[in-house]
Amino acid sequence: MSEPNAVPVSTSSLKDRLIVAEHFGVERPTFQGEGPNCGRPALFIRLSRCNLTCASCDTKYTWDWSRFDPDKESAKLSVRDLITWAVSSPVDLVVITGGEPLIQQQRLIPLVEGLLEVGKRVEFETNGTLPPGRSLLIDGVRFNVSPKLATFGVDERKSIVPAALKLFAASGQAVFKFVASSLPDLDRIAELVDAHGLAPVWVMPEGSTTEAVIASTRELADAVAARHWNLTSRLHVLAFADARGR
Ligand SMILES: Nc1nc2[nH]cc(C(=O)O)c2c(=O)[nH]1
Ligand code: SF4
Ligand SMILES: [Mg+2]
Repeated sequence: MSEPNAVPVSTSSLKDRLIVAEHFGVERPTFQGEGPNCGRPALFIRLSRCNLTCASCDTKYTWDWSRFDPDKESAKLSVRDLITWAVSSPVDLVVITGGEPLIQQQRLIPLVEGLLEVGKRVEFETNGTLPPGRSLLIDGVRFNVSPKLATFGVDERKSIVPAALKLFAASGQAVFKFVASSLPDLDRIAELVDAHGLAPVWVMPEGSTTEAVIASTRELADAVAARHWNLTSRLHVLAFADARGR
């Protein structure tokens, strides 16, 4: 890994600034709590803003300005500062989440390139509505795509974007991680998987408390196994009680 200040990519792009809600995992180490890398040490950059308004969203401070103040809930940080911050940790996995991170896709390109150049791997948590450009579909980058179901409190005419899903599915760099809370949710997931050719499928039981995660896990586990899908937990909820910044 490079020295902390040996930040590559072009100098002008380093000044690009991203609207960030929070970034964590250096001072207080944590794990990727969801999906294929569940349990692995990870750094998190949570970008502010979303293009959806899910009723069950657990990060409304990234977009719901009727309840939160955008000036208090976000700050503009430069690509250089974020790379320097990430380099200060030996953890090699950087999760870029939100909100919806791909809203800021252009300014993400130098960030992702810089993180890869200093030896990090990058994983996006995205709602799958915004197609990733070729500059982000590069080695060392993976997308955890979470299309949101109507039962999550969103209009599927907005949350299911076939053209974007097709691109993710064809990229070979995406997994499809569906939040589910009931057996009918699994039927809807199966319809979407068939209609859009989505694979591999991960199911994540909904819940922001240990009790809720355990209850939805018990409810869904047999049926997920019967469909030969993958099951993930929400480790940060179990381990850290869903505390912000963990
Ligand atoms: N530990 C931890 N893992 C996570 N995986 C996805 C997260 C998210 O909020 O997108 C998240 C999060 O907020 N914390
Ligand atoms: S897509 Fe994700 S961040 Fe955006 S409103 Fe829905 S749950 Fe929240
Ligand atoms: Mg979360």
